[in-house]
Amino acid sequence: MTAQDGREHQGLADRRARSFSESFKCLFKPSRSRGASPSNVTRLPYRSSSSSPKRNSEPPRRSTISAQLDPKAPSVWQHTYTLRRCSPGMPKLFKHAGSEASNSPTRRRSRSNKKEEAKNESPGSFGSTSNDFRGTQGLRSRSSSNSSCDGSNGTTTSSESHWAMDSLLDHSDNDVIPYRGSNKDVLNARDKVPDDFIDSYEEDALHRATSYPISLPPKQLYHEGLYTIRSHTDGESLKSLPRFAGADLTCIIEQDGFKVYEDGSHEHNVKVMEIVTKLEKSESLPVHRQGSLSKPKLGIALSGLFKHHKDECDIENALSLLPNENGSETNHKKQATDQSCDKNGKGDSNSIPPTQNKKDYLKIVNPDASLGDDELKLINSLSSKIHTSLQHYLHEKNLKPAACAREEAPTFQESYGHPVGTVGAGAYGEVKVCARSRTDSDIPPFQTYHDDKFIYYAVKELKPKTNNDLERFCTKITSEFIIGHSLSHYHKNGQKPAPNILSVFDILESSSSFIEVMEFCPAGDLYGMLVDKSKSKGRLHPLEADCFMKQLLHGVKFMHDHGIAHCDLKPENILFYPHGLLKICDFGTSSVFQTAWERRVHTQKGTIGSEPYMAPEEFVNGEYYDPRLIDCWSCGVVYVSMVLGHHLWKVASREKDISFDTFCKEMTRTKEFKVFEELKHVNSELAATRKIALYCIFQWEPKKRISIDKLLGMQWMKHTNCCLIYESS
Ligand SMILES: Nc1ncnc2c1ncn2[C@@H]1O[C@H](COP(=O)(O)OP(=O)(O)OP(=O)(O)O)[C@@H](O)[C@H]1O
Repeated sequence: MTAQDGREHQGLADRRARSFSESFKCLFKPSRSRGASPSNVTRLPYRSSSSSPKRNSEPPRRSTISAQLDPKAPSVWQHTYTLRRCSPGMPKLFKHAGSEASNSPTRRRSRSNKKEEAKNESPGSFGSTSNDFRGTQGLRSRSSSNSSCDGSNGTTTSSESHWAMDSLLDHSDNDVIPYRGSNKDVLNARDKVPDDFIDSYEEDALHRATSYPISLPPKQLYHEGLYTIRSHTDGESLKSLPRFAGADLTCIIEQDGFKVYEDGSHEHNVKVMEIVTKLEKSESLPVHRQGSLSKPKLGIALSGLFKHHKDECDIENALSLLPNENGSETNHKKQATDQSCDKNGKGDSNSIPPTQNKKDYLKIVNPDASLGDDELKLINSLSSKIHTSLQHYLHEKNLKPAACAREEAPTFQESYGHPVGTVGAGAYGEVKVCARSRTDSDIPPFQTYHDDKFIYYAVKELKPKTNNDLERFCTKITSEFIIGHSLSHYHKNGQKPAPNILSVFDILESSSSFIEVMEFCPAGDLYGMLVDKSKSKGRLHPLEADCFMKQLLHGVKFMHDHGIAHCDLKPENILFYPHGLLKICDFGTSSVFQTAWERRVHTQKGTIGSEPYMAPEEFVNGEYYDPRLIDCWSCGVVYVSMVLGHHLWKVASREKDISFDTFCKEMTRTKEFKVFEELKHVNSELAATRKIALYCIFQWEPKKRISIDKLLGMQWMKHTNCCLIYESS
């Protein structure tokens, strides 16, 4: 190959990777005009499953808007990120969040004492909109503290210890009323659990618990093998801790199944979907009739009379479009190893490594990136298969599975069982849960939810809608699958996939649609959780929200470390296992800001995501922004939604939303925001450090906003006890 050929190849490959990256920006949903009024927010369909029937009272799920990549690729140099290995937290032994925790012989139950806390409803509180998960929370006026934050370098100019010294640290703080009785009193008062979201508590125990230096996973998960016995940085291992030595621990907080123990550990008990609880009680899977999930329910006698309709999803006979394992092997891994010397500072990244084959015209300069040679090959292979099928679909109104799928590939039914219910609705079809019986050949660890009898998979149907939508549809499903698949199968250098990224296993083709097979999360999404809380006039406990935030940030950090920004982080795209393991899903609008062949981060412009979660720079006409920073903003909005139970604003645009304008004015005038100043927490230090973090996130000038990486390094997150142990914690 001549130098000229090499350059042409390089250009071609760059263009292909870029075009893939660019093209999926404007997919999925049509871009919304900038001037769209917040009241024009598109409403997504409500849940449509029998198990999760439409809830009239649910606020609308948010639609996704897409953005445009910067064609000139202005240089935003990549921050130096090192990939830190997360804990091996795959849910190999997850069980239904049953009564194990509460039945544990080593546990005493919490008997929280009820103390009435005066509730001052704040007139004109933020977020009192139709989009609230619930009504506004009563706000108190309280002493405020001065802060300044220099988000440009992610550090606070007022030290966090200084913050800890302010009035927020005062335990006589009006917002939290300490319980001063004995443990016995706590136990006796169990039936009088306060309905406010911050419980009364035994002050010392709570302080100890929330100041515990080590994040502790739930004990039963540890025993079930989810967590390995590991030494911590301070040399203390889990085994040496009281709760893992079988000590009798007192539960000091209990709220809606969320329990905090005196050693600082906690347990989540997120409600499991009805489909799963029913199946777990039954001995065998229900007899499945093809298309039965799509049929109207007209009663038992009539249901059998319906004939299979062409439009019904024929997923049982779907065939995988993935090449076999041998075929997918490429030199990405090899190159990554070869190039590792660059990372260590040895060797010139611009020179061709000695081991590199002449054919390897693409030089891997960023081996951590998710989009590398393997993915490029897969994109090409999938695109052409999908295109062929769609061309056929154009004429026959039917896909033709067997023609392009591997002959030896097992059918959908053999691999994933059959549908047992519907769990959600997406833009291109339904999300179903499929289950199959476990066999002897199923050897743990499993990468999806399972119980003693069955293994479950989530199956997203992707169906082309109209003929002129086909090109966009093809790119959408290819990008969604490739990004999800590459992130969740990250085994480079023996690394396990990130625990907070939903695994994407397969893409298949049936007679009428494409089918993406994913890990199943039996406790549903954060959106459903918040709606349930709002119905019972409750809210997530701050310690629970903090744990979720830490997991969310670690998941997003993993994506960013691998060159992908999610760009649509919202409660609907955050899923759970019953014990609180959080998974980020839906990579349909994710942005590849850096491929394996690039050192630079690509910026983009335009709106992408769902309005209340979108960052202000997205609404500035023609402005190119770093997609990682919009993820950070969205995480902040998700967190505030968790603890407040409502959004702060409908849209982060001063012209369009008075609430956001008020926020900006307050911040400009006083460098404080009343809502953040008054946000409650059970621990005053966490309250103070959290407040600083929120100010660092909600910087409307992106260059001042903190990065996810630095956010995780802040005191708030460092001192947050999380169900997963991350190496960086
Ligand atoms: N793996 C899963 N396990 C459990 N529930 C899931 C899973 N995947 C999706 N869901 C449910 O289905 C809903 C829709 O899924 P998803 O967001 O992936 O669809 P979509 O077509 O991308 O939707 P959108 O229109 O928001 O982009 C989710 O909000 C969630 O409630």
